[in-house]
Amino acid sequence: MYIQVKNVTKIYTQNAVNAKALEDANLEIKQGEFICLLGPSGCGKTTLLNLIAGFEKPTEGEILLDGQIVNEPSIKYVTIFQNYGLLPWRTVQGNVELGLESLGYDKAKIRKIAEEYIELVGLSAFKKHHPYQLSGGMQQRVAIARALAVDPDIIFMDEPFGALDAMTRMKMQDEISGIWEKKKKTILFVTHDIDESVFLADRIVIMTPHPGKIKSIINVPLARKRDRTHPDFLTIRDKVFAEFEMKEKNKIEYYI
Ligand SMILES: Nc1ncnc2c1ncn2[C@@H]1O[C@H](COP(=O)(O)OP(=O)(O)OP(=O)(O)O)[C@@H](O)[C@H]1O
Repeated sequence: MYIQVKNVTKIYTQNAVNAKALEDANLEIKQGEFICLLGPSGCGKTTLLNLIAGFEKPTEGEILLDGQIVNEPSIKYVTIFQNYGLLPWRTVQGNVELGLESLGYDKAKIRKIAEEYIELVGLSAFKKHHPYQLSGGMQQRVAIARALAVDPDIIFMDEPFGALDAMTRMKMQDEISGIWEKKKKTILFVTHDIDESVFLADRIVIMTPHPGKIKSIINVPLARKRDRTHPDFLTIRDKVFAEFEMKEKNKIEYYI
């Protein structure tokens, strides 16, 4: 699915006060690309995600998916949030089956597809467990399995690993990168973590606030599986730091 964002501005109006969340954004995303939207709080990352997903409408400009203007959300685009969105009373299997149930498949088919994706994320031994019996990383893997199971055209991920500790987070980055290689889904991934974006993205969309804007787009032409300590990785990382004007001598920052 080919995504086009054309001259998109979004202004929220609350109590007669206008807030410009996004100004004149332009972006084209090809089928199967892994795109990271990177920037500090308030730069319009979630707004851009919600506009493309059809949850919000642009104030100016337009968003096209395969040439069609986006008017509303579709079952073919799924979103994975930071807080997983799992139903606590359902097992892992039941949670992964959730999205499939709305597709009208028979029970046996739903079970088979769910099992396939539970295996893909390495949770077959836990399929009868409930979310409270799982770690944060495992819960996020259930959310990923559920999202992939409906065979979506686009996966939106809004800071999905934000609540995880650093080591689990890196493990999840490895996993989502591996899954992306196998499935080649279009992924739009919101993050404020520079290393995460260099590790995951084909292209990093650099965004800046006041008002939210796309400042630049950086290509990451590194083969997967990426080595976070390789000089080529660090060169791109430096380039991203420079975009945020954070590359100064004696100044080390890992987050923006
Ligand atoms: N529904 C809304 N009504 C009014 N203002 C909003 C609304 N949603 C977002 N905004 C404002 O628009 C700007 C961009 O918000 P957005 O959530 O897109 O940024 P973000 O980059 O995703 O930030 P964060 O990393 O903190 O989630 C912010 O100033 C925010 O306060």
